[in-house]
Amino acid sequence: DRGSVQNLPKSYDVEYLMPVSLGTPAQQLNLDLDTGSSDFWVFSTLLKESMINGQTLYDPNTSTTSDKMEGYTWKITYGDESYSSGDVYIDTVTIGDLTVSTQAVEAAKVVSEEFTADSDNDGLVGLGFGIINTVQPYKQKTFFEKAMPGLDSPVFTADLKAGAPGRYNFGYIDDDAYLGNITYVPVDSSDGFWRWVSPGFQVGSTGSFNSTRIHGIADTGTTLLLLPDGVCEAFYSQIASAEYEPSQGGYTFECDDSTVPDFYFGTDNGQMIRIPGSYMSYSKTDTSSQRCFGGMQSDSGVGFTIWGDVALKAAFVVFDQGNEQLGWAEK
Ligand SMILES: O=C(NNC1=NCCC1)c1ccc(Br)cc1
Repeated sequence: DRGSVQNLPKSYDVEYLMPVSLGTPAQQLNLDLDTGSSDFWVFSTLLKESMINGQTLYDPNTSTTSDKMEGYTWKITYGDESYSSGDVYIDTVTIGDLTVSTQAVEAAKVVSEEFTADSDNDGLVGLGFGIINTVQPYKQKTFFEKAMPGLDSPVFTADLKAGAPGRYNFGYIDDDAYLGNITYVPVDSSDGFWRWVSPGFQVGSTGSFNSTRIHGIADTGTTLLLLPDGVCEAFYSQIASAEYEPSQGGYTFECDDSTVPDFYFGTDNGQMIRIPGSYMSYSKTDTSSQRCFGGMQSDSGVGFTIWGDVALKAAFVVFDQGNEQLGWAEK
């Protein structure tokens, strides 16, 4: 079996949403595929009015195929301090013509203000490893773990694009979606994340390669690229107008600064992925000034590097759960 679904970036590529069908008759919601977490949760009719702001709600009571998991609850907090919690139902879920008939659907009763404010986002499909699913008393499998046994190949792929629709594929690799070869690197899933080691980086096409092992996770649910301080300094030192602005919470530079270099990160045996300098202008810091918040920021508060959307949209990425490895290709 296999599946394929288009993903759509929100403004500034802050997140990517995909249509998902839940229940019978089908209720279509727009969800955020997040490889940095492992809960499948949705805005639901169980929420208080004050927490809803235009989102589409999953109503388990009108689905003829939903079953409430009595006594089961969930509560999750994300790296950006956003959170949600609620009850659990079993129901049928279809993503891109791939159906899981008994998915644990976590129906939200409480969501934090960040989720309430994001009116286009109806919930998350966590595609990290099930070990970090938050459902109590017994953790639940992710959508991919439920689908995996029936798939042609135990992989899903992420093709995120800058300011354009991309695609998530399940169960197969589309050889027309990338250039050259896919380079695979081993993944350590013991903390539930797609964690891997990059051998180093290079700033600009004429820069030298810096051999320094960078431990990090591939996280479609995080917008930016969060790297060690030394890497950020090496990058921003090449941008004439760049400075670290604590008041803005990170590195900024003049949006029209023509000296913004490309950034390359190593995957394995000499392969590098090139992130165009244009991906590093994340957003205007405020209406008046012409300064932009950098797409690369420090990972100092987090503990390890996060290869978020700014990096992932430069590559074709294979999340190979069957072999616990990540595949990287240019596109
Ligand atoms: O929460 C994380 N990723 N997903 C999402 N962020 C915001 C909403 C969804 C996350 C995961 C691991 C580390 Br380390 C830091 C952050």
